[in-house]
Amino acid sequence: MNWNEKNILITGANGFVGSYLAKELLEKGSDVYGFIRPEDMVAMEKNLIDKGIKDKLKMLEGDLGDISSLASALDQSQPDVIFHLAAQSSVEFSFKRPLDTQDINTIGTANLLEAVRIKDVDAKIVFAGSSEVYGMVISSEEQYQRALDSGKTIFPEPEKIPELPISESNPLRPMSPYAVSKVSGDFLMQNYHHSYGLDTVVSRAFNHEGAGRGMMFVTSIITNQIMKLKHQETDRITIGNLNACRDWSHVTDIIQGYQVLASKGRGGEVYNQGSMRTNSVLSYILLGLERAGWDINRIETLKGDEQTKTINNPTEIDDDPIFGVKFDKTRVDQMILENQLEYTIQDKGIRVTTDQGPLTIEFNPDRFRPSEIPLLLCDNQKIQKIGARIEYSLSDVIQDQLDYFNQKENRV
Ligand SMILES: C[C@H]1O[C@H](OP(=O)(O)OP(=O)(O)OC[C@H]2O[C@@H](n3cnc4c(=O)[nH]c(N)nc43)[C@H](O)[C@@H]2O)[C@@H](O)[C@@H](O)C1=O
Repeated sequence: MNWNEKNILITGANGFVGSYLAKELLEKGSDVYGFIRPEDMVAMEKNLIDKGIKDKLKMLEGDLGDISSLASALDQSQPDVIFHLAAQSSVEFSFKRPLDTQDINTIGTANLLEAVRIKDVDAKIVFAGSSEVYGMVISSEEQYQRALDSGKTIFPEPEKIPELPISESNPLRPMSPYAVSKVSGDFLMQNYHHSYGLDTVVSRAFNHEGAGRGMMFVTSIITNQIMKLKHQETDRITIGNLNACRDWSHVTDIIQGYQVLASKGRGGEVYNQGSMRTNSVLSYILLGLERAGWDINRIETLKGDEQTKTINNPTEIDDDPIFGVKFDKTRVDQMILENQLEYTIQDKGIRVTTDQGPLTIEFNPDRFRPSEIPLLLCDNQKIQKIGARIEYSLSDVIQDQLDYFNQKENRV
């Protein structure tokens, strides 16, 4: 698509992803309108200031809960493309505020679609869905049995094990109020295509990170603390569940994918967006420490008894295929993925032996979730076929966040 002089409406243009996308489209010559909640105008303007687009973006005040403000935004922007990114995007927060999450994400998405339908706006609509919709993905017979033994329902039943990498036809087993809200948005988009002919496309993006990522997400929590350690502003890293494995991309790759979907995504279809890698939260910490200058020799659990888990050279990398996919993973990733290693709250934390002495990673029980997706690994072949690419390695993603928090004014 030639973006020059196109009218683009981005809901949540002042958010982490929205501001990256807005900047890029402004550079390509689009007229970019941002649909922004009045209360977020000041609270989130740092994203726009950091990217130098505060005065270039055309701000439209409104609320997804107020359909008349959406209708008015459509009148003013006359969009060729709508990127619907605005959302309550924290899984953790959604457990505390499930109704607000449904209001903003489910009802808000329904309001946008209704406004487009009633106003008969002829725009391509790209929706920020989420890999969270896949939820409980079965990675091994052992994990399946453990889930059953712990009383979890697994519906639909797996047709094959492992269900990895995750393609668009994987079963949806959402595990949080946030995930349910994204299933709703995803199906609303599909339904407005089938029922009313709207040109909707769903992106199911896996985790995407980078400089400016919100402080409630784990990669910012980690890299902020690493830089505080580096600058002697703290003496430990505090964290929740670090067994979780996520498919982490750089936000820049994902916003390229959004543009590919706007140009070439088929109406009514869903497309995964991810890197086809999966790495643990623990690896994110250890690789981050290494990039920040520590050489890591060994890790062991803080609880020092006969159950102490000791792993030498935990960041040693291999790229042997796992689940039929070849990607870089650390020794601890390998062990977690093969069910040979799991940290529990009882372990209390991890002592990291480095060339510069010991470091402490402490578990905070309050950061563990009521239910947790153990593993996400994207099959991105469908979107790659229409031209999307992953350019950034995991190390690039981590480095970008470390550079951001190396600046004192960004540390929290
Ligand atoms: C694709 C999906 O991606 C994101 O959802 P998320 O995966 O929940 O992201 P997160 O960074 O909050 O957690 C990642 C993992 O990290 C674990 N974890 C450990 N310790 C802490 C901790 O202290 N804080 C947090 N937040 N997580 C922690 C946590 O338990 C989880 O396993 C959103 O963009 C969402 O909008 C979206 O669509």
